[in-house]
Amino acid sequence: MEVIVNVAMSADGKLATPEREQIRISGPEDFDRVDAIRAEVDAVAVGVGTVLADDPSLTVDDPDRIDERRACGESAQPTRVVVDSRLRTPTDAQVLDDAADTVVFASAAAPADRIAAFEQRGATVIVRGDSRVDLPAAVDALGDRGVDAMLIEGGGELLASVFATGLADRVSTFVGPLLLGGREAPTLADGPGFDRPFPELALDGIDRLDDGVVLYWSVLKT
Ligand SMILES: NC(=O)C1=CN([C@@H]2O[C@H](COP(=O)(O)OP(=O)(O)OC[C@H]3O[C@@H](n4cnc5c(N)ncnc54)[C@H](O)[C@@H]3O)[C@@H](O)[C@H]2O)C=CC1
Ligand SMILES: Nc1nc(O)c(N)c(N[C@@H]2O[C@H](COP(=O)(O)O)[C@@H](O)[C@H]2O)n1
Repeated sequence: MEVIVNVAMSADGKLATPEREQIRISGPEDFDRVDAIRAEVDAVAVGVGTVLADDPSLTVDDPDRIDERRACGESAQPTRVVVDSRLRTPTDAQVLDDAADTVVFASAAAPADRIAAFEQRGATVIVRGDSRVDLPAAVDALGDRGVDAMLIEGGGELLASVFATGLADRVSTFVGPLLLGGREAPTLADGPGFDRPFPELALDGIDRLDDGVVLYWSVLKT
């Protein structure tokens, strides 16, 4: 399984405000770049914190890219994936609409009535892990469902676990022309901090886009 991470961050490395307010960091060129990555992968994932803060759609927007997926015999949209230990995703969230298939990973701590409510909305709920979602097991479960490549878009707590478990292969970071500030603001890797050795990256390329830059990284496997 290839795991790609993408985020937009301010020049001081923040993904949003300390209050989790979504701020436009990039612009149309970068949104189009991300739409192209979504169109290339089999699944697009976020943590429940991102669903609660942003209510993202996680779909491909460009009709030509959707047609191209269909022409290749793929589903029109990649599968949407939410990592949500206790199933806190609101049942009217966009990720549970009928625009694409959705898989929600929960832990054994998720209430049974929430599982039923999600399944009623058409989502597939898969339990992996005791109190928190076991990410390597979740990625294996996606592989069993035919997912060969996935994009993980955030937020900071989920991505910290993705890096800590060595799941990420490639990272792209758009760095935009503003400062968001705040020690409680989410970053590319929040959580408790990493055990040594720290995850290491190799810089593969740089592009100027909108009013910022995109940095392309590979994650070194030790
Ligand atoms: N600028 C950007 O590109 C993006 C920004 N964001 C921002 O990130 C913020 C949300 O980030 P966070 O609050 O950190 O939430 P998050 O989206 O990282 O979700 C974290 C939650 O996932 C669940 N989870 C279950 N198993 C887990 C595991 N093994 N490891 C980690 N989490 C696990 C937990 O309930 C945890 O609270 C929002 O403000 C959003 O706007 C999110 C995506 C992209
Ligand atoms: N805050 C912010 N600024 C940008 O410039 C971004 N590109 C993002 N990206 C994240 O992508 C999600 C949007 O998803 P949909 O287009 O609704 O599918 C959302 O979670 C943003 O946090 N964010």
